Amino acid sequence: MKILVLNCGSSSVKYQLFDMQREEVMARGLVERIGITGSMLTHRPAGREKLVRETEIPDHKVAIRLCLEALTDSQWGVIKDYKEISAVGHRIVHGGTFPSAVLVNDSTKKAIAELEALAPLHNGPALRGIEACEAILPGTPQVTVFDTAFHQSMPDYAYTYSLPYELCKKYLIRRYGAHGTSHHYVALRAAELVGKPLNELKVITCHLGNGSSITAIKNGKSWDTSMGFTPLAGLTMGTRCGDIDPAIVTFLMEKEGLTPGEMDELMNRRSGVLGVSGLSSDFRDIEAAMDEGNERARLAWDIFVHTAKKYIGAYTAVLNGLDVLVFTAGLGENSPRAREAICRDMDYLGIKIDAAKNQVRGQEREITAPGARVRTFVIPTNEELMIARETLALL
Ligand SMILES: Nc1ncnc2c1ncn2[C@@H]1O[C@H](COP(=O)(O)OP(=O)(O)O)[C@@H](O)[C@H]1O
Ligand SMILES: CC(=O)OP(=O)(O)O
Ligand SMILES: [Mg+2]
Repeated sequence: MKILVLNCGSSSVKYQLFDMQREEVMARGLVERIGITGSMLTHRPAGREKLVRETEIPDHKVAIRLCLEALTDSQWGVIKDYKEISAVGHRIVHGGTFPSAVLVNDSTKKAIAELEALAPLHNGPALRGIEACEAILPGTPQVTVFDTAFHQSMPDYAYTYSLPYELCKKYLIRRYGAHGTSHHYVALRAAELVGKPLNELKVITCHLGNGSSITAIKNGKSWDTSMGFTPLAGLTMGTRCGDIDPAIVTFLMEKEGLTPGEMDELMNRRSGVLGVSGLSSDFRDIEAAMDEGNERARLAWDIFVHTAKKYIGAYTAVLNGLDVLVFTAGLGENSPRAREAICRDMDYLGIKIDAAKNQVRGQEREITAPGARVRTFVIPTNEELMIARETLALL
């Protein structure tokens, strides 16, 4: 049975086609830097050379079409007909209080659309993915797997905001978190590498990409996470502001005469590393600009590193200690510099990484320095595999 998984990130679309008999990857691929110069599509049929197309990819709709076309490409494709695909699994960032994956039907689509306001960079693109698959694979079952589901285990004091209680109940305002599938996957993998059950470990997982979040995991469950009601909260991100004083919102709206929609756009698409640097949302561009002495790129980077450090410190306190620290996602997997900067001067918490081992990109490796109390790992995430398994389980 072949299962296709589509993962619409804020700056990327990732896909994997699995043969579920042995969980083999038939092809995988990635469109990255969507909407910025030098966007690219990488398609990797299993066991073959990769095909790279560098082209302007303006939005997720075009990106999704390119991904689907790559699968049946006459030279590089791995299937002749889309009918060979038995089911499609989709990553949905905001699933509200959905506790687990569900089959796509009209009411699921309506729920995802209603949550679009809470994940403006994600739920819309994911819906475009569902629609594209409905068009080319009519009648094929589709499943949605929610980023928010893993975080449904948080204790009430971690997910409740100190606003008027009745208003929070009325509008379902609470911390939902995101990247849950990824945090869960890398935490399980870290436990395997350590050789202990996850529920016996205190773990902090750092998913650092265009969207970034950090999660504290205790007793095998999400205990707290940096994203909130929406994926705008927490760390400084590619284009998102992360945590700011909430008073700035009304202040700026008043001063600049902004509507709620315009303010939302400012915080989601024009802030973060892009907003501070004035240069790019992509950390590769930021690292290159810093090397050339660009002061605002340096500032954006330092803010990012500083907020990541604060969450690791706070979550170590919440967990009453730390056994395992994990780095994953675009930046977390590929940037030795980011990991080095975040872990620097954290030895009082037991975190110390080895400079030579840390020179790793996109591969699983323990990077703990000799004698450090906390074991630190780089673990490439695999949201697609988790989604494929959940899709199969629902069929
Ligand atoms: N080799 C690299 N060095 C530094 N940063 C990288 C590297 N590869 C990817 N990144 C960064 O990772 C981010 C994209 O992360 P990713 O998790 O793929 O994105 P998304 O949030 O869209 O899912 C970009 O900011 C990119 O600059
Ligand atoms: C929730 C989120 O920000 O996802 P991504 O990092 O894939 O954009
Ligand atoms: Mg992502």
